[in-house]
Amino acid sequence: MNEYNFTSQVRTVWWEEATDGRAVVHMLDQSLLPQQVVYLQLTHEQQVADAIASLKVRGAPVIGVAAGFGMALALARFLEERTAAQVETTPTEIEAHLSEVGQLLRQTRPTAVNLFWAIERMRHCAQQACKEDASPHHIAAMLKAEAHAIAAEDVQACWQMGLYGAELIADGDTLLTHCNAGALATTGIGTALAPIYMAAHTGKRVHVFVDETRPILQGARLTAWELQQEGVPLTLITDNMAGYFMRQKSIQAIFVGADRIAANGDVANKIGTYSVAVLAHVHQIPLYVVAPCSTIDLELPSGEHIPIEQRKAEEVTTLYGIPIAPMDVAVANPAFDVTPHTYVTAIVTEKGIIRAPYGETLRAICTKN
Ligand SMILES: CSC[C@@H](O)[C@@H](O)C(=O)COP(=O)(O)O
Repeated sequence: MNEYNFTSQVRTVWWEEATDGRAVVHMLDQSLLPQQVVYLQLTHEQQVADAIASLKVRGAPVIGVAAGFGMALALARFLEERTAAQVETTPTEIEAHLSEVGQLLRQTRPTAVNLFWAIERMRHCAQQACKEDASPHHIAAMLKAEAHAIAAEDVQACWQMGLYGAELIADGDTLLTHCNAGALATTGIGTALAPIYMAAHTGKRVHVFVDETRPILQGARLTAWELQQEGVPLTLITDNMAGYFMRQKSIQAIFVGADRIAANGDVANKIGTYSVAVLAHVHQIPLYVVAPCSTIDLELPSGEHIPIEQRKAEEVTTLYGIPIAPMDVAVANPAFDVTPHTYVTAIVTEKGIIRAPYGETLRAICTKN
């Protein structure tokens, strides 16, 4: 599909049948990076749900892909158990099972809309197959194909976002990114990092400032790691240094991803993105949000309706399990914030670059599957 030589060969989530034919979802455990590169082999949907909730797999697009494979795995496993027990399975039972699995996966993380989008897409696929009177094993095969399609479309979308977004990068630019919106957050070359990779590999000299991204350091652990693997020059900074470098005129543009974009262009992304956006606005630095259409939630009129995940206090009070704050201190830990569309210079999707006013264009080009 593309000639881009992605040297690091990052693989986040994929499906592979074991030698005995059993379905297995393979997953890179991102919670251990960069110290350890460990791949998990998941054989139960509960393991997929736990992996999403505990950020072993994280980043909006790949959460959607993991949910798709999780649903396909759940049906394959269910049918295996039924066959072993010599019990026939009806389409109604399949739909009921997938509805339960959908509920399980929905409860993992509330903000990234790709999760809900993928679950609905998988359920819709099963409903269609059930209506057509397909056999249980045929329905399972269709679900597996649908999960693969979600992953393949993500690869393609990343590539397109890379092509479009690279137009916004000039030779010699120094860019800033927050959190990890790279290959690790997708099954392709990333969202916010895709234009950077594309620009670098077409000969533009780029340098990336990477916010460490407290509390759990997706920038320091993941973005720095994958940029280094790809040979893209970077400087790691703490989050509170971003303003200093913007004021020094060291940064020409900011590229971030998104977990959910409301119909008016308001963007939910990793906590701290809003602060970066306000600073960028003050310093007149363009802020580009790079996200596939599966991240756009046309049902929400504005960002204030986006559910914000609140995570546990230990993420703030400890670092790698070591306490850094007084015992029993009160803590707030919202995992995402919302950047108003007025601070967003453009939204780069796989269908093109969108500029304000966002509402109509987003609706026109991002009709859901
Ligand atoms: C292409 S990923 C875009 C976003 O999902 C990313 O910027 C982000 O906020 C990820 O948060 P995380 O909590 O690590 O899942």
